Amino acid sequence: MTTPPDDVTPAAHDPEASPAARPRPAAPSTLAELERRAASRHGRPAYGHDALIACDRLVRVFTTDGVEVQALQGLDLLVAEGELMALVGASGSGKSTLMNILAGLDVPTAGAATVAGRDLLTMDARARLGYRRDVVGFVWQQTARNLLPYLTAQQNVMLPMQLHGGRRRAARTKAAGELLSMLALDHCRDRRPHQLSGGEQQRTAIAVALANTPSVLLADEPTGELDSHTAEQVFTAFRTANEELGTTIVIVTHDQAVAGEVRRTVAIRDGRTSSEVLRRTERDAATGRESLVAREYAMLDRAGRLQLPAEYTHSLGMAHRVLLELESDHIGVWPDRTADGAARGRETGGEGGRESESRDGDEVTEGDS
Ligand SMILES: Nc1ncnc2c1ncn2[C@@H]1O[C@H](COP(=O)(O)OP(=O)(O)OP(=O)(O)O)[C@@H](O)[C@H]1O
Repeated sequence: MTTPPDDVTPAAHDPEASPAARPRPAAPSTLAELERRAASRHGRPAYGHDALIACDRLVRVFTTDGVEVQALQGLDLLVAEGELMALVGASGSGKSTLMNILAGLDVPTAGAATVAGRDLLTMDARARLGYRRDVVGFVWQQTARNLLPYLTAQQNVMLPMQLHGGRRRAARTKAAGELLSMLALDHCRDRRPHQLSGGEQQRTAIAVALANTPSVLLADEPTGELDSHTAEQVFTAFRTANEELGTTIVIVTHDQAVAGEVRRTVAIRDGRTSSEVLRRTERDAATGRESLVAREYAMLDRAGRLQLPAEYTHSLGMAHRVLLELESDHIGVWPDRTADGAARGRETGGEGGRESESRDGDEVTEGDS
């Protein structure tokens, strides 16, 4: 028996409504819109409805000289309002591609992405311009790319305010001064970028990015060109912006020190979010002492796919096929112990065969596989 598709509208089953009488909904333009409609019919909130940034099965394919590169391969990511988080991943994993999409500089090939309620796939050129000016701020790795060389720090911060319009000069001067003060840059106010250190330039760039009070501040390797002490000062500026202004901040970084300072670090692997480290303060019940505890989680995507860490699968010789078992409070994942599976495990240099033998008789029996 075939079950009806679960997104059939109630009107389609209403015997009283003639086809002509039924209201015809406008054709949905995006996958996100289709899903939102389907979810609203079921009374369920749409995926990521309460997140400030919601990426849903995001795909970005680049084609160069007829060769396709899948930079993002169905990436899911939710970021809540007010978060300060880091994105990490090997070179080529898709971090910058994601940041360019979130910054409104690039458009995904497929999937859905919304930031502060703006749909990044359907924005027209005018909306995209407004989005880049008012909704997101951006700090690049190359210090020279963030600031105009012939303007002072204060003038650099005032420029986006001027382009946005609406504030008189005196108000812009005051607001720029306050931002520079907040980031401990009072002494830099009348200096041009070449008169600032690398760290001061990046902190000024943060002030520029915050000029129009964006919902989201994106930074791609903002401390990449700095020594560790200066990088620490720049990170402090991000933290200040997050705590004082409540700005949501996403930082791409290779810097372990930066990644270790935020509460949430998301790792991207092969164009998908693969794991997350969450840090939180826990209090020891006996001593009352507080400590920061970091836990690593694997990401389960909406289709139920899980990326197992390569070091885990290699050490157990897991390849191609694994055995799953549902327990009352967890799911067991075991190496494939069938004859060809064990042979494959040995080919890949893992311990799969021996590991599964050692489990004989307790967790997995012959009849299970
Ligand atoms: N404009 C482009 N045209 C063709 N391929 C591209 C383009 N931009 C990125 N890519 C490819 O997409 C993949 C992801 O690149 P991306 O720059 O997003 O990675 P990344 O994680 O930021 O790397 P890195 O840490 O080195 O900056 C890479 O294989 C890259 O070569």
